[in-house]
Amino acid sequence: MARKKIALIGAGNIGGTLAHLAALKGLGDIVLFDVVEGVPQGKALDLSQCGPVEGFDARITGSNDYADIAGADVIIVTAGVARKPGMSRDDLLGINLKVMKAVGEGIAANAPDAFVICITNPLDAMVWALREFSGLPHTKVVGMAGVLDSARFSHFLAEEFQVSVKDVNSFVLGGHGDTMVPVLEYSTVSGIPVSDLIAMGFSTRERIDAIVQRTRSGGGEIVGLLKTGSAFYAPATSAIAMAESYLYDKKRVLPAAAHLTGQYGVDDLYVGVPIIIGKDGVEKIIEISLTDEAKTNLAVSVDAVKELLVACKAIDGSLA
Ligand SMILES: NC(=O)C1=CN([C@@H]2O[C@H](COP(=O)(O)OP(=O)(O)OC[C@H]3O[C@@H](n4cnc5c(N)ncnc54)[C@H](O)[C@@H]3O)[C@@H](O)[C@H]2O)C=CC1
Ligand SMILES: O=C([O-])CC(=O)C(=O)O
Repeated sequence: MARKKIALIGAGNIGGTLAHLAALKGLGDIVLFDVVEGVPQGKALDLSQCGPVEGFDARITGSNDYADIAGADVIIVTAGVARKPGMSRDDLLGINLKVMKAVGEGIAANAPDAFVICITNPLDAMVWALREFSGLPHTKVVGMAGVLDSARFSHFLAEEFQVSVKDVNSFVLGGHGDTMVPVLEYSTVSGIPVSDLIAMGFSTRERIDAIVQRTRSGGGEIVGLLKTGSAFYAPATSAIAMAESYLYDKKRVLPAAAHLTGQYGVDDLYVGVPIIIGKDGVEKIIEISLTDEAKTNLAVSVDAVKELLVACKAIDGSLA
């Protein structure tokens, strides 16, 4: 069987980490694309030289030419700019929207059959715009945020309960901003609801509320520490989990930004919800029942995403 082809648009911090993980996991041959000359080529050469040590045969190349992504099975987009301390993700909208236009056109012309995972921020608006610019089916374009936000939530919960992170399952829905919605009702430790763990004395409601808040500002916490950019190891790991579910038709149930057409009362917007990812891309959007509080919080988050789309349409008339 021919090897799969993974194209990574953006060869920065996340792009390089994605390439490393994809090679280590043997997902396929890898093309790193970037507008900066030398960077994708240099990273590809460096990563290729891991091969003899790790024993992987993946062909890793760097390119500044979209023609080289032709035939890609999976494309992961991190092209653009990351925030620095003092900025919000939304401050990146103007500059990254232009990048999404170039990337969308490059994908449409060279790899229209790919499954595309967008990571670039502000995520929910950028994945929507990327889909518009590329014209690919909505089921083949998704945004990565929920897997990362849920991983952060699970990490904090595992630390709090002092249990293995493997047994913690949590869901974060909504837009990938400060209004994201960690859903306590669907967060469990080996099936035991968080509310039961609180009742058993593992934690208190106040401490869990603080964890919810820390999860919401989890990206900003890392930006504040790094000072020169934002998180990249966990974001790359999260996108690779989504790519694997598509490539191996795993049908994993993952929270991700998907195009909603009435689900959760939302129409023509990308927002983080649980979806099933398999060989056809987004195979199902799962509509879980929410408490009134979660519904209200989700509505606030959806409104924040809507505002970003208004801004996108004002900047680029072709999106209106
Ligand atoms: N969705 C999520 O959960 C997360 C999103 N992000 C976002 O991911 C994006 C990438 O983050 P990093 O890799 O850390 O940034 P980075 O700055 O290390 O890498 C971005 C790369 O994009 C390249 N680039 C810029 N314009 C381009 C274009 N037109 N075509 C191709 N490449 C282009 C740059 O040359 C650079 O190499 C940022 O927007 C960041 O905010 C970061 C973490 C999590
Ligand atoms: O916070 C940022 O700017 C990057 C990001 O989206 C995250 O790490 O969640």
